[in-house]
Amino acid sequence: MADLTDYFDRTLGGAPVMAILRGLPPARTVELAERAWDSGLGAVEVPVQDAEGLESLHRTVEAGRRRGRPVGAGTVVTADLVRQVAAAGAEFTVAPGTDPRVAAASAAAGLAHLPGVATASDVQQAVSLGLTWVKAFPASVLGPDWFRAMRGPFPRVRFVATGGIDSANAADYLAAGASAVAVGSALEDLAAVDRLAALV
Ligand SMILES: O=C[C@H](O)COP(=O)(O)O
Repeated sequence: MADLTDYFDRTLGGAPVMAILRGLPPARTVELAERAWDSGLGAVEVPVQDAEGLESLHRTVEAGRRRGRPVGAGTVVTADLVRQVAAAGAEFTVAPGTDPRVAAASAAAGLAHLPGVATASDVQQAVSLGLTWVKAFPASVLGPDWFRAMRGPFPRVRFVATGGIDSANAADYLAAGASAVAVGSALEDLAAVDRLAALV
């Protein structure tokens, strides 16, 4: 099985902004993914909450392959969904919470996994599952001080601040200790993509 321990170090470590392309028609998803890649953003996540999301994932994976860029699947909440997104060519999975079954299914499918966390207990569980990178969600509710506080007990955990992040507040979260930010709805403003790319 592939060694996935440093997957997010490689994809987000040097370019700490991930684009989340949620709930968009497939053609628009690919268009925004291309824009994110053109701007140098580190990773693209396509949530798969419905059939259209899976189709968007398929199409974005194809576009990513043409450019040698990896694509991940978001809102992966069951082991069955892990298998579907692995078949679609996703390289990593993202979940809103920490679920050992989804983590294990991702590892079995050879996919890196980013579990959602919002409490110290969640982080501790992710660490015990052998995961180093986690999605701190919803970041704008947790606030930058949450990230500062978590650095004490979890100095080796890498947090991706997600939820309510935009070009105006992203730098605050990185300064507070987030290792990367993930941006969804704010990407609809194309000028924001360029401002976020300046953080890369
Ligand atoms: O999974 C997280 C969200 O889709 C991203 O939230 P956002 O749209 O507030 O950036």
